[in-house]
Amino acid sequence: MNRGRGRSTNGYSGRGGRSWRRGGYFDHGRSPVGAERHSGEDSCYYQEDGMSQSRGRHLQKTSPASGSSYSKHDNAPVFGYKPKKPFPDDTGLKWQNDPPEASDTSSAVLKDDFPSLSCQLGSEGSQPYEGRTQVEPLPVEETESCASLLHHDFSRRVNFSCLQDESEPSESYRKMSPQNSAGFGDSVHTECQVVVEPFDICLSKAGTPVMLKPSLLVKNREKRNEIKRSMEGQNGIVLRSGMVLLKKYLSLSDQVKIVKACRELGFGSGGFYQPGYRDGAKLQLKMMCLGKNWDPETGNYGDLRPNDCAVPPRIPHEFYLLVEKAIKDSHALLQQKAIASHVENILPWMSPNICIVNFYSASGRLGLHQDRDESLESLHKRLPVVSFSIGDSAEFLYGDQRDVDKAEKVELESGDVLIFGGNSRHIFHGVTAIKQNTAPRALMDETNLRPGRLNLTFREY
Ligand SMILES: O=C(O)CCC(=O)C(=O)O
Ligand SMILES: [Fe+2]
Repeated sequence: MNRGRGRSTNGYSGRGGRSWRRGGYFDHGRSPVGAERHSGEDSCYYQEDGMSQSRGRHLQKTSPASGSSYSKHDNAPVFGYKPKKPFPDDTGLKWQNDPPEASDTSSAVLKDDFPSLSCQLGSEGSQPYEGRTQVEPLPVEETESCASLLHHDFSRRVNFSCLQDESEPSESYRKMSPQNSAGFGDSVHTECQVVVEPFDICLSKAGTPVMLKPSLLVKNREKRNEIKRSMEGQNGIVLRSGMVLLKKYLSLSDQVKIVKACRELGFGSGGFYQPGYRDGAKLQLKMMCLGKNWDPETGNYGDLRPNDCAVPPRIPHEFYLLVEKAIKDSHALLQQKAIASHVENILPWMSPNICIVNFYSASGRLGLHQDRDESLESLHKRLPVVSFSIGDSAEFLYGDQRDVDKAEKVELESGDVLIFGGNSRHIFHGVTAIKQNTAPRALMDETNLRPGRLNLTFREY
């Protein structure tokens, strides 16, 4: 794997074959901003007084971003949804339509929504990865050529936040016997060494029955909001070419269902874990992969999580439908704005087989990075990433270069769907802050979601 540098002293030149890992945001008792880990090194960077600094190494300053000439923050109604093509339903999971109000009870179980899901409490989890990783910027022009893509190391991806949140359960690492059952001795040893305590994205309220379906209160509120939305028109914004933000797009009851599904899946085998480094530093988020596992250590996608051999849970079918609807409505928005007659040239169609679910605590962060560990074909076609935000709002940065000073900023609120594909597929993006106590009250009441933010990014490998 090429781990050359190709980085200028004052920033990230983004040229040459190179990859370096990026760790994230460490809690050193000061405002955490960024951290980076080089491949094969243990240098974590954090920012202090506005400078991105290596831990005991060199100072970093990012190179200037080239400005974007795309129109921003244009509001326009999004037309209604008509299914275009079916997404694969290989999960067997069902997300039932809401039952009639009369039968709506708070004691209904989530399994009614996802009959084939079963909570696997206490399932043995994973060992920490050495952190989500990040490659040096790959200029867009380079990504256009498959031949050049082949020369890049796509195994490095993101810059994740490192910080331990005391309120969250920590992984307990248990060494297992290095010998396998066949008795080959020390020369053969299992990779599945660590047990992770399950992480519940929802706080349990003592004595309160967990409400597993949206309550009447939420449904009524939802109805009012839907009427309001249909009167106002939905709020879709073209942030730049290939980048669409659908504001408050997910209904409250869909948000509730997503939280509950993620809770259920995240608590079982292959569920949430806190990626970390072997030196003990932890990333400041919990992560779970659906469909395929993304290994932050290598940047590879696979069918198993290598540390604990857990099979990633499948993507619930209802998630596909929501992604499909969001792309469809984004196309309608682009069409309506007469941005293109062939909207799929601007924002290609995508059928996800990967979903990376992040849970950010209040101090969670995610450094500027590109998503580029998907297949060469997917990247070459610039198939979009579709991102759902639920819970507390996030300050989201995006731009053409890894430079926080030059990046555009947008707030992602609960229910927002952000799509970036086409010319924006390779944008740098990240989360600089989670805004506390900004999640919709009804969502919190209904789900008891921990303070923080749930983010789901769908991709097609
Ligand atoms: O949390 C977000 O909004 C972005 C997540 C992201 O960029 C990623 O998971 O790669
Ligand atoms: Fe990303």
